[in-house]
Amino acid sequence: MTATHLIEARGLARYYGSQCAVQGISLELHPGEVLGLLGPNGAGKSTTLSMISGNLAPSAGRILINGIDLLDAPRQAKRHLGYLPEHPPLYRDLTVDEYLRYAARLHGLARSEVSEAVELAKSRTGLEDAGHALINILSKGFQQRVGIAQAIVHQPAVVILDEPTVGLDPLQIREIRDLILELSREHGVILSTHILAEVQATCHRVMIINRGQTVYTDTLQHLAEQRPSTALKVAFAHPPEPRELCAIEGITALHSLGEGRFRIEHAAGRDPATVIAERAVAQGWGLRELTPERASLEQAFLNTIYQEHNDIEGLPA
Ligand SMILES: Nc1ncnc2c1ncn2[C@@H]1O[C@H](COP(=O)(O)OP(=O)(O)OP(=O)(O)O)[C@@H](O)[C@H]1O
Repeated sequence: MTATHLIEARGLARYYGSQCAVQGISLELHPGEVLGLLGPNGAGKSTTLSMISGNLAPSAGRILINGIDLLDAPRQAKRHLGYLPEHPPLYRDLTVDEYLRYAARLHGLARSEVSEAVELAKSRTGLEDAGHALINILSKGFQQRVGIAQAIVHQPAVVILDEPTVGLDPLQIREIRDLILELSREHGVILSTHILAEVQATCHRVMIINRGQTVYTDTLQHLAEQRPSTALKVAFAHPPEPRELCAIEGITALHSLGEGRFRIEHAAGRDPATVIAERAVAQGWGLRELTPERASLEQAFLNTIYQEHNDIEGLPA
């Protein structure tokens, strides 16, 4: 464990009976960072977050929270953790104040510390005027704020949020996303989502999980850059016959865009750009443009999931 890691998890696995839900997952969280766990439904996000938050025992692996081993010393380690599960455990018949006071005590705060901690958690989550309201009558967005307030009431180093914006309307989603960014000033944050835009809006780094395994960890920007292009845009002043282009090795499809412009698709790893440039010079086609087409971020994400879907065998679908 180094001082720069709020969370360090290595080789996490979890079986439900004989079914492997998560295998070989390792991750790190640094101070001030929002890490997004991104993946389709059933990928293993909730299972991973439940293990990291100390609510589900891993079948294998090790988790350090702020340097403390979660399995060896769960009480000490959990003091550094706040957790908002996918289905927040809100007591709907309590008022916001009653519930947060209860949560503060559960998190181990002394009676004398509770009032100040609750006021601070409310002010950080925009609940200053909602203390006397019954949780039951609050909007879903405000109930989610209460869920986040209970996760930060003891000022943990790490806040873990499982699908924090599910079921919210667009305005509520924006408010919760702003709140997450605000939280990252004082806490390391891990959140899970199946929505790419959520990661774009809130996360510094992403870990993509599919079928229980990590398929990518880095920034989203790198994801788009790393995916090699399989299409080119070309333009000629004196365009050749399409069949002359189609005859070039590696080209799999040709779309005419008019006025001497074409979109050319090619097999992965068989970029025909050099040959096209050489032919253009030799045949006098008057090459005006030859650029690789970048995959969109969404396409890069889908390619990542799809490629791994074909590659990984023996894990749950
Ligand atoms: N209590 C359980 N018993 C048996 N299988 C489970 C249990 N919880 C999860 N699973 C299975 O483990 C796999 C991972 O589920 P998990 O809920 O972690 O995924 P997820 O990425 O969070 O998905 P979602 O976004 O739908 O919640 C799935 O195949 C799921 O059916």
